[in-house]
Amino acid sequence: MAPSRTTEPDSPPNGTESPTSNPETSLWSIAPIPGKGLGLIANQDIIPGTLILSEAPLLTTEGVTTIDLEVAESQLRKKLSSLPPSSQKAFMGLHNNYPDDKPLSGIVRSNGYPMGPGAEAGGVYETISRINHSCAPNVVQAWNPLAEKETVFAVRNIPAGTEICTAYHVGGPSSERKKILKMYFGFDCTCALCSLPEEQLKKGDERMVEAEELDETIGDSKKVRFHAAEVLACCHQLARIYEEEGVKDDRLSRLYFDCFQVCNMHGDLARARVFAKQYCSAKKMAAGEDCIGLLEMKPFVKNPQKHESFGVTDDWKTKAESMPKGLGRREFERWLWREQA
Ligand SMILES: C[S@@+](CC[C@H](N)C(=O)[O-])C[C@H]1O[C@@H](n2cnc3c(N)ncnc32)[C@H](O)[C@@H]1O
Repeated sequence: MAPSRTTEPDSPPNGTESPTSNPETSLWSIAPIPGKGLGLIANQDIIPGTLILSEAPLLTTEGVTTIDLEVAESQLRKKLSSLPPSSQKAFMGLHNNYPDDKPLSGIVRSNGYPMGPGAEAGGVYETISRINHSCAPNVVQAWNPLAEKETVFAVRNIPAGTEICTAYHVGGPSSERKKILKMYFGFDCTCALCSLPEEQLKKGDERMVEAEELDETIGDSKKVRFHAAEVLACCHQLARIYEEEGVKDDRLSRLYFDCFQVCNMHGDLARARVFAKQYCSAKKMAAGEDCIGLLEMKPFVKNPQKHESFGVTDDWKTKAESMPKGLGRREFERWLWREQA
């Protein structure tokens, strides 16, 4: 579906955030993307962990009713009128899948924030709202409450000339993802993953369904307490799926956090420390060094036993500093996932 746009911005901005603190570095440009309206294109090769941009919202949907679109429209109009004219213009220039309906809630809905019962508040951004969706995204978005900005970090290598894509919705098989994207965001997903040949799409879908089942087992507190070896094996399988599918968003850091908790709960401080470190690396890549998750977890890399999950049993007891040294990658993995234990 070729999306319709209401207004074109006068001059699309270029990326100026730089991980090397060089304010002249221009990482991206806004350009037309066939079949998707506008989007962001990398101006140069970008490596994982690079801050692509961070931005305060033009307008948030906080305090805007999600139940009655009529009321929402007048609340949005009031919010918009309190903004400086340049921000009003930027907002009105954003993509709108519902131009004939209520224009302001149409823009909000088209730019990622469902309006309906149970919908969460969010923000609409001048530049971030130009990033198109991919089910295999090369960036991850996160809200940084300390900076009061939304951040966008690269999580894959992005060669110059490639489109920068985020995920509006993550996980599940393609049919489910398509349904959600259509229902909440109003478009038919044409991303590279959804456009794969049927056989490959089916394989990926099966892996995503398996991932959801594994995630459920890992979240079962009784199993974590009484069948920890089974849970860690599920974590290992989920880590393999995430590696194969290139999953680098919050699901990956959450998996490492779960691994940390399982090991810590059973007194295995050596592995808990490794998983705490892996959690921090995943968070750093996707949300930066100053994200809350990383700041909160850092102390537990040094002292995993200070975390509340520590020591429910001593079934797997190890000392934090007893991680084996000098192992090759394969042997280290075998140790980490307790394959010979
Ligand atoms: C947040 S806006 C992204 C920027 C937008 N393309 C523009 O021109 O401003 C979301 C809209 O972009 C389009 N879009 C984003 N990702 C897409 C995709 N993977 N396939 C098709 N259309 C997409 C849809 O119309 C969607 O409602």
